[in-house]
Amino acid sequence: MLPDVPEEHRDILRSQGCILREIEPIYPPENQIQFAMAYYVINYSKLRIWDFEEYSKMMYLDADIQVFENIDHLFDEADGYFYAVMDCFCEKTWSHSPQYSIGYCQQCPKKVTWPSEMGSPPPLYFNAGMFVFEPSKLTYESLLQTLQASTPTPFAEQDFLNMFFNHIYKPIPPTYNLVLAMLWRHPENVEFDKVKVVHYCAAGSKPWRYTGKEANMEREDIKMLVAKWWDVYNDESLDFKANDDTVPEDDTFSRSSSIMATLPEPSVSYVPAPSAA
Ligand SMILES: O=c1ccn([C@@H]2O[C@H](COP(=O)(O)OP(=O)(O)O)[C@@H](O)[C@H]2O)c(=O)[nH]1
Ligand SMILES: OC[C@H]1O[C@H](O[C@@H]2[C@@H](O)[C@H](O)[C@@H](O)[C@H](O)[C@@H]2O)[C@H](O)[C@@H](O)[C@H]1O
Ligand SMILES: [Mn+2]
Repeated sequence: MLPDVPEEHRDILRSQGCILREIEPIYPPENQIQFAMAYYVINYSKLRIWDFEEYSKMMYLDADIQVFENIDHLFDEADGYFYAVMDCFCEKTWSHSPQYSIGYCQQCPKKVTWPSEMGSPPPLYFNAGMFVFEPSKLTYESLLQTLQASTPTPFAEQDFLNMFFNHIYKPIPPTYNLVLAMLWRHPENVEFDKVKVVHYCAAGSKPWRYTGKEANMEREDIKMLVAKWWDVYNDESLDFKANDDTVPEDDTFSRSSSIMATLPEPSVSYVPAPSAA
């Protein structure tokens, strides 16, 4: 978590068995870019997770993602790839993009074919709200160095990660990260009953501030998914129970902390940004 997460929130996370790790923000190089959402500038901080070398393989989940069924089997997929679900380009948040301007979406590449005069179609593009990856100091350093030499783009770290991992990206089905807009943009690509992971990223869909007023938010399936999120949140039977053999890992490194202390943090420029939490 970023430094702005309040202590009372950290206590709730710890009480639910979370192992907390505070990270410093990462900002892109100075730029004039208009991010699709102003607060996306803080999302480059996501790159810190490649530094968690005490784990050999991890699954990253946005805080607005809810896992409703076990997905541990994804850890058994072949090593050396970047697994994530393909995104959709049809929402207004993509209005800056050439895809949106011609009505092209990778979810239905035959509906509006990519015109040859615009070169080759964009490579498969993932939503960066959920992915399976392998932490590595080498990759971490390369990510940060490459970032400082890159020009930021509207979808911030999501665009950056797509560029960086394009050569090892492996699409997995939308059941593992249902980007809600898929329900009204590409229902034919969604097996609703098989959905295991829901990503509340559509405008107005964050369950903790849901009003039902924004476009598509009055849909029955959206209302059901928001209610499902609250059911899990309020279900005390799902609360973490620390039994006596649960060794509470401390918040800081358990191993090699002395080594970590000597390794200098890569120098990254910090510019304070508004918290969007
Ligand atoms: O101030 C912030 C804003 C975002 N995030 C993290 O960045 C993720 C991406 O932001 P968000 O989910 O709002 O983007 P969206 O998927 O809605 O585009 C969030 O889920 C959080 O995990 C954070 O830690 N602090
Ligand atoms: O910083 C860029 C963010 O880009 C992505 O969100 C977008 C994307 O899903 C669009 O396709 C939707 O239209 C839009 O609503 C949604 O906000 C990731 O979910 C998030 O983790 C983060 O990487
Ligand atoms: Mn999200």
